Amino acid sequence: MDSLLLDQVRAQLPGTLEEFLGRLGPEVERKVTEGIRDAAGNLYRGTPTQCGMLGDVLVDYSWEKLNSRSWKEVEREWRCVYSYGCLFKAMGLCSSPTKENVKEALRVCDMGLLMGAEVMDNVLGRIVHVLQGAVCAEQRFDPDTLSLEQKHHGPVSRDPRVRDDQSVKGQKRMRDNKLEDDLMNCSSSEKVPSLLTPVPGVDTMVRRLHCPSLEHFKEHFLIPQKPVILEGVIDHWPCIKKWSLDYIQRVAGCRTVPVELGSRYTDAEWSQRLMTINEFIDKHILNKQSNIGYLAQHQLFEQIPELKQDISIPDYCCLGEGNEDEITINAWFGPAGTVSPLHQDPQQNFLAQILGRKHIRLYSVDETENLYPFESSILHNTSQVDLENTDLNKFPRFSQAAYEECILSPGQILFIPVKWWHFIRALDISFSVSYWWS
Ligand SMILES: O=C(O)CCC(=O)C(=O)O
Ligand SMILES: [Fe+2]
Repeated sequence: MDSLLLDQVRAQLPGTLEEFLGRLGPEVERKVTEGIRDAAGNLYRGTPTQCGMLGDVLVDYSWEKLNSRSWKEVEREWRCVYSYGCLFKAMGLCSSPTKENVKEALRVCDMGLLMGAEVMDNVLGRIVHVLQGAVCAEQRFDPDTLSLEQKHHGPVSRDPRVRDDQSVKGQKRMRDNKLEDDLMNCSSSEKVPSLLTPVPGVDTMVRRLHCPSLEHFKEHFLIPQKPVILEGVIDHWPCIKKWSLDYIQRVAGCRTVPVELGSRYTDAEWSQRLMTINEFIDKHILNKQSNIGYLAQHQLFEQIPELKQDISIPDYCCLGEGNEDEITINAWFGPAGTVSPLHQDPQQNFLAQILGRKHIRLYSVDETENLYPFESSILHNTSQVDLENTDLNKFPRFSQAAYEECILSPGQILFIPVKWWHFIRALDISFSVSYWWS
């Protein structure tokens, strides 16, 4: 790593200390504001090591605040402090730009992007872009890269499944070793001739259409709220041809992302961890022995704009009342066997399948009574029924619930109407992109 890199990183900051300080918000405790000023002063006076040390203190201090209450109660100011701390810490690391330090600086900036709030017009995003060029270029997908020691980090306390006060998704993950057995016990096992590729019956199959017009989609599916698979709509998206494990590693392998580990929610071991995409692919996609890990419901395309260029927003979203920038785009990337238990979401959804196939079961919102949602407010959008191990003694009405199902394949988009219940199991290594829109 050379001083050119440091210059490129420095170029992302304002030219003078006065300009830098001009952007600070003074809402937090005085000693914290002073810490930020001090760190900035050191940065601009040419003592970046001290800047880095103060950054460390700010990160630790604000991390406590971020973790001291539920995520939605954390004030934005503390998330800003965390971002500033990450910025200063990264600048300290970049001042002695060894390979390890630059990798660590990239991780620190990603932590700021994931857990902090945007500061200085996304300065962390710009710095990451510079660092990523240097780090990812060296980490092409090969066996040596995969065994690189990557720093492991503790559980993420932020709950990324919380969307708003009303919408907490209590999805939990099912363990690998139970999957085959459980599918055997599935209430509809007679409809599942092959464990790996369930075949939906003709009477329950989700309809498929090739590039319907906006009017047709609106009249026949959006207004009556009926699911449908749209084909031929995303064939031209670059991701369809470009995305492979190799490509994802090349573009994003060194980036830190949240990964769900485990298991069903009755399992106390279900957790989330932060790790690089390289580590995720190594441990959870290529190494079949390990626990199921799922890069689930993560706004990856906000974090990694390079990948956003490979996707688009389905035209049909314009039929909604909201603006395009209100659409939530999530990535769902994982091995075969990831399970999203039966749940509902508060918005319309286009689930675009890019890599691999998924088995999806859908129940209309009218079936809610028969699906036994949890009573707790936190899990009210999740069914108590385990679709792969149905207990009809406990949930007798479940057998009456009508459903539709499909195997969603690459290049297809599934329209899931608002609040329609969905259960999803990946049959292959899979990458889906969901669009929640209104
Ligand atoms: O693909 C999955 O595992 C879950 C997707 C989902 O629940 C959604 O897009 O709302
Ligand atoms: Fe969902």
